[in-house]
Amino acid sequence: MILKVVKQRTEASYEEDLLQMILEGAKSNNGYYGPSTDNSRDKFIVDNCKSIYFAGYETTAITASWSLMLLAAHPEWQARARAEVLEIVGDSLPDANMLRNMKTLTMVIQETLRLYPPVTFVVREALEDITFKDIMIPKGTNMQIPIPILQQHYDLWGPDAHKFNPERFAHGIIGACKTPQAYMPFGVGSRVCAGQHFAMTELKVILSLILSKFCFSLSPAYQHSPAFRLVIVPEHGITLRVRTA
Ligand code: HEM
Repeated sequence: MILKVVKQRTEASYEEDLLQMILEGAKSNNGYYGPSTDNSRDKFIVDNCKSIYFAGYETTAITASWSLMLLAAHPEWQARARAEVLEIVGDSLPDANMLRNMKTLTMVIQETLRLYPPVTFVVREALEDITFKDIMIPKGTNMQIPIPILQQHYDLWGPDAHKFNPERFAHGIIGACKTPQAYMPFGVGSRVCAGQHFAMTELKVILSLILSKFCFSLSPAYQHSPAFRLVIVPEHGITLRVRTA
């Protein structure tokens, strides 16, 4: 399917988008998959499209779901976020400038990603022997960095570490946490999430559109049960009662 779209693209059009960047990358992929042939080029394109699909779909979708659950459970924050959206967007559709100005909604999403980071671990392999503080880490060791534990540690976040309190992000990540590196829903360093700004934009668009049109509360049928799968999911789904705003 991917290659069918690629064929249409190369024959008929040129767009300034992510697929075009991958196609350009495939031209200069320096034989990463062996000698540069049509096959290695196709493999480069298909593998990159799959990575982006797998990295970008479920993570963002589940964050939108947890955000809605938290806004439903905290009507005061739902009202604050809706008031902000209506003030900024009015009757039009949100544009890039408007999204940038949605401070309350950004705080709500940041707090959602702190409490329910979809990716639970980032993994690194020691490529050589390393001494980290007093710990000797031999070459070849795989290290799993547990994001939810870092993001809800009392010593770093204070006594309300487990509570939903978007206000903590009022002065950004630096204001929210004694060690800002401990906030890492998108990872850190050279392999940080390639789609983090796109994901934040998608989330602001989805949530602002829903907030501007609907009020919602948790259904009595909702059973809170976050489950560690590939991403952190609501085991029994999220059921909301929705009415027009
Ligand atoms: C809320 C949504 C998302 C979350 C929480 C998230 C989280 C992460 C995390 C934790 C990593 C690993 C970083 C590391 O190892 O240090 C990662 C990598 C990555 N993400 Fe995301 N992600 C999200 C959305 C997206 C989207 C929308 C895309 C693309 C459209 C995307 C593309 C990628 C790619 C390509 C990588 C690999 C980067 C590399 O290895 O150089 N992600 N993401």
